[in-house]
Amino acid sequence: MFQQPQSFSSMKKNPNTNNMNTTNNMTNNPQQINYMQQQQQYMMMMDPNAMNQTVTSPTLLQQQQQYMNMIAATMMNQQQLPSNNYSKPPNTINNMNYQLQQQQQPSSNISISNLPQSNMIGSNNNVTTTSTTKSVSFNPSSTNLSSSTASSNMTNTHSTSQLSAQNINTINTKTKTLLNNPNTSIIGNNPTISNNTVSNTTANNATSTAATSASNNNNSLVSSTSTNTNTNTTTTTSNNNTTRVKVVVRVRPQVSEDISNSQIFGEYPPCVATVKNTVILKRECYDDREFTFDKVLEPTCSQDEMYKQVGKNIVNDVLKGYNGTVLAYGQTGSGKTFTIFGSSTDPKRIIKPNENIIDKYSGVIPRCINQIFEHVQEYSNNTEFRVFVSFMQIYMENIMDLLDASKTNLPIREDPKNGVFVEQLTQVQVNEPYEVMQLIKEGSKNRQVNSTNMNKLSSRSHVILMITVEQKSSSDKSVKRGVLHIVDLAGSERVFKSGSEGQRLEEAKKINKSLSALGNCVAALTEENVYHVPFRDSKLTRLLTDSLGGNAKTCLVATIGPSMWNYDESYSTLHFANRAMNDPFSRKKAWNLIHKMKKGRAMILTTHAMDEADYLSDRIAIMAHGQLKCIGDSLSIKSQYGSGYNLLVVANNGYEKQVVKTINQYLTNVKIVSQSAGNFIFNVPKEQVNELGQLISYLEKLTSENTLNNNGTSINGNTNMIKDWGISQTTLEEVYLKVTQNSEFSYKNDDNAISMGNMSEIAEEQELIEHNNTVPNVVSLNDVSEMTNNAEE
Ligand SMILES: Nc1ncnc2c1ncn2[C@@H]1O[C@H](COP(=O)(O)OP(=O)(O)OP(=O)(O)O)[C@@H](O)[C@H]1O
Repeated sequence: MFQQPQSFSSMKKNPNTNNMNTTNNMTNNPQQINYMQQQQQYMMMMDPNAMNQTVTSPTLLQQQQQYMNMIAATMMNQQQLPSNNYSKPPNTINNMNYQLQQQQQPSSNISISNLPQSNMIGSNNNVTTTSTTKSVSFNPSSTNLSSSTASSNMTNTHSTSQLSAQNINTINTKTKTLLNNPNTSIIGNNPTISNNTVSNTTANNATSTAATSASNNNNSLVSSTSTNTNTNTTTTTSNNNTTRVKVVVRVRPQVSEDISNSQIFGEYPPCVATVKNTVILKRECYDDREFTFDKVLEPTCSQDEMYKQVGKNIVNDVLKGYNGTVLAYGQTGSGKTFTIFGSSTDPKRIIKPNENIIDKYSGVIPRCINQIFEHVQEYSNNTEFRVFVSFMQIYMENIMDLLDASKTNLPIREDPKNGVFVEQLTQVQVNEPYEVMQLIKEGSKNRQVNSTNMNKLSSRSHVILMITVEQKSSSDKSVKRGVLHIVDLAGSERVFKSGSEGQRLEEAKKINKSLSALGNCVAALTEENVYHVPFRDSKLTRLLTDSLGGNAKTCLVATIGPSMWNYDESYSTLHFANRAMNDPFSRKKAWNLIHKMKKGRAMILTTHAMDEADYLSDRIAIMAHGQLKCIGDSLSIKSQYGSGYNLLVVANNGYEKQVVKTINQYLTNVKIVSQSAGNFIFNVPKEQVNELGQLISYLEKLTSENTLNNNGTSINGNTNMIKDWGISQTTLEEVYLKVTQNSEFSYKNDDNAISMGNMSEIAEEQELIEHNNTVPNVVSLNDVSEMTNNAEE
């Protein structure tokens, strides 16, 4: 039997519950039991130091587990659970994923031993196929709860281009009322109101988090839970047009390098198995790691079959006037170039005019070209076609024209008609496949290729082939224009393994930076409601702005090698691809399931994603450097630590400066948090919120006086300064970053949010509370640890 801890009796009264006294004998006190049954405690713990440390850092694991046990102990105290449960390991998100998948997708819990049809890759199959371990935390289609880590850009907040001007209705003036409510968010001219904003980002370096909940049957509290659920509705403009990137993984067969590496480094059996669309990475003493994708191509997959999965539909879309992109991502030597170019573009091969450019080794590029010209031939009777080709590389963040090597360091520009484009880039009009292949052959000679340890012909640049297809109908003279980008990305290598130093090291850094920017953009695009995609973070993503988002069709082919030697790289490639799979609908489904599950029970959840924390938790605890930093409900910690409001303004082309000037006239202290293609996010500090009203009225007036055309101009012909605007409260990411960056916090007397910085004030308050003998709705770390000690006794 555990004792009522002294500090527990001194906790503050929960204002939402009936007044009741506590006694020392907690377990037998019906009032206390009643209170505990009513009490909702959702906590979230985050410890940036614990990232990926579950295997490598027992100390951190212990610390984390200690905290989890403390919080679990609190919850169990409250729920009258037997004390022996305290020693349970924390209910990590992996466990949660496991439970979810048990319920949602039992078939995805694959262990090799259960699946006789699973294929281990390679001939030297030393990996035991009777592994008892099973990892279920990587199934992207079910939860993505544990895999959405470490988006390195916290301003992934909105694809403002999706704030569609055509949906703009005349605004009704709710602004002032809304602004009086500190929890209000308004987006666009057709504001949706919510008490909470679900952000769309994952936190920078967010690591392990835990949310605990103790739902109950009390009506008032249940309704508060459901309110919380309902009001977490997203307040951003829904990006209905965004279709997720299609993700295909291709496992190449073993090649001579695998065998020679095995000879040098010892026995390296294959570590990759495939089961339908799931890839399983296996390594002795490690859990199997499973990833499910839209399509997994086995080593035996032919180029023709690969193209059907990767390129064919995208080219069909390009021929309908959409933009399309095919990207090959993977470690050096994993088969990107083979997939994109195939062996037909081998410089030694001589292609003659009118010759069929396709053979069984041809990759995506020749097959795309072939498909386009077949279409041209088929429809040339009633359509006038023009096909243009450009070929470029991005090396060390410089764009170079591969069709004219004298053109280096080309700038990227943007104009309203053509969108984003590379200035001065050579564009050649082509009339038959042979011409394109010749251009590619010549251009490839200029490609930056250097030898690294991992691949004798390692490509150190991103190479982009751009094919523009223009079609003019003879009957109605309508014009369609689709642009296809085919990208052979530079190898995502690990520096020490590839022997990089000096210039090679600099290359590797630039490559990794741009690949990480690409990952962030692709991940941001998977969000259901996208505020901002960080296209500007690299030349590559900037260039692909119009080809990744919006209506563009994109396929990412992630290539991996089968050998154990490549285990880490394969894992990181699959992880990258997994981020692109982040399916918002599955995620929402998982969240709803958790909401259902948490009714009537206490739950501790860990997650890396702040939007998830915000959505699922009623009580959030933030940890940094092994210490609990603050605890409270989402809104109160946002108001205490948040940075106010974010004002989003989409400027019409050419009016950017005027927009910034105007905003500054109304609000002197605003800072531009992010700026991209005319989309500005201004941070309005808390102190200036009262002054927002006037500006909002002005913005309302600007956008409501005249009905706007699709491009943001008013119907009377005057160009409006802004296309759209919106405002949202600070996000949990911002809070998290602020709280974890500063270790010193001042404690504020807030019922729902306390920091752990000033324990004396807490103690004072506790004395006061003790005097009142009431029950708090927040607990301090001391309380928790004391409870744990008492419980252990
Ligand atoms: N599916 C495949 N079938 C047969 N051979 C393959 C396959 N994929 C790759 N290879 C072979 O593996 C080797 C490395 O492939 P490739 O050059 O395409 O790698 P890469 O990822 O483009 O490397 P880098 O980034 O360094 O350019 C080549 O010899 C290639 O022919």
